[in-house]
Amino acid sequence: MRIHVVDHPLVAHKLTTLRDERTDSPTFRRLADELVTLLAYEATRDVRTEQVDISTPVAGTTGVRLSHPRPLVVPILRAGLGMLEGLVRLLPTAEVGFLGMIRDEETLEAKTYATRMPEDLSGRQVYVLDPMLATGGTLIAAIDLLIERGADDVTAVVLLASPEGVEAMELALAGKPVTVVTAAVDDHLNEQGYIVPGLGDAGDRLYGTAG
Ligand SMILES: O=P(O)(O)OC[C@H]1O[C@H](OP(=O)(O)OP(=O)(O)O)[C@H](O)[C@@H]1O
Ligand SMILES: O=c1cc[nH]c(=O)[nH]1
Ligand SMILES: [Mg+2]
Repeated sequence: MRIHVVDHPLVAHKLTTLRDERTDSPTFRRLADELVTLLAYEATRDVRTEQVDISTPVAGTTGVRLSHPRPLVVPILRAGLGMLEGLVRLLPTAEVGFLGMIRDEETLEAKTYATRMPEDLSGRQVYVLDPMLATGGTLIAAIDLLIERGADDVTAVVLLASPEGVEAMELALAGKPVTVVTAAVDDHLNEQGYIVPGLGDAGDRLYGTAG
């Protein structure tokens, strides 16, 4: 597993406003969207392309286009939905699948309540979206499922990670074709499994509801 922490002043600026408890839901949604587009620029660095011959009004030339099969983007509901537009802005022809997952706030175990994506992901590049990598339970279960279905290159785009979550993913996904792209790795997880300093509950802050 590879981890890439995007070091850029605009990323740091937007992340700071996201963290701020005074930021309201509409602003949080807009900033999350902008931040994902910046992260997506890094996350798609290895997107698969093929050579293509075209003619400009002046001359023939060779360029590139995204190869087939097209990448699959999978937001993890609910909070990952707030990252979808920011990513498909850069990959408008990507297919989109959905995973609904919820973490039990007592046991911190992730449960899957919805799966809507192709059964066969053989040879597919997949971008999985979830703002928070806390214990890692959710992303590990999601990525295991994607790899079981045949995905051979998985990039998780997250806004924030904890060191504990990164370590859990490194252990669980050792040797697997997985990259994590994040805006920051924070200090630690607290006893409730929240990232510290973090930004609180991403789903609640995106959608203005609790639970
Ligand atoms: O790394 P983990 O410890 O598994 O925790 C991270 C998960 O918790 C949050 O989702 P939540 O369960 O709150 O669901 P929601 O998106 O519906 O709010 C978050 O969006 C991740 O999916
Ligand atoms: O800090 C955290 C941990 C899990 N889920 C969140 O939304 N925030
Ligand atoms: Mg939540």
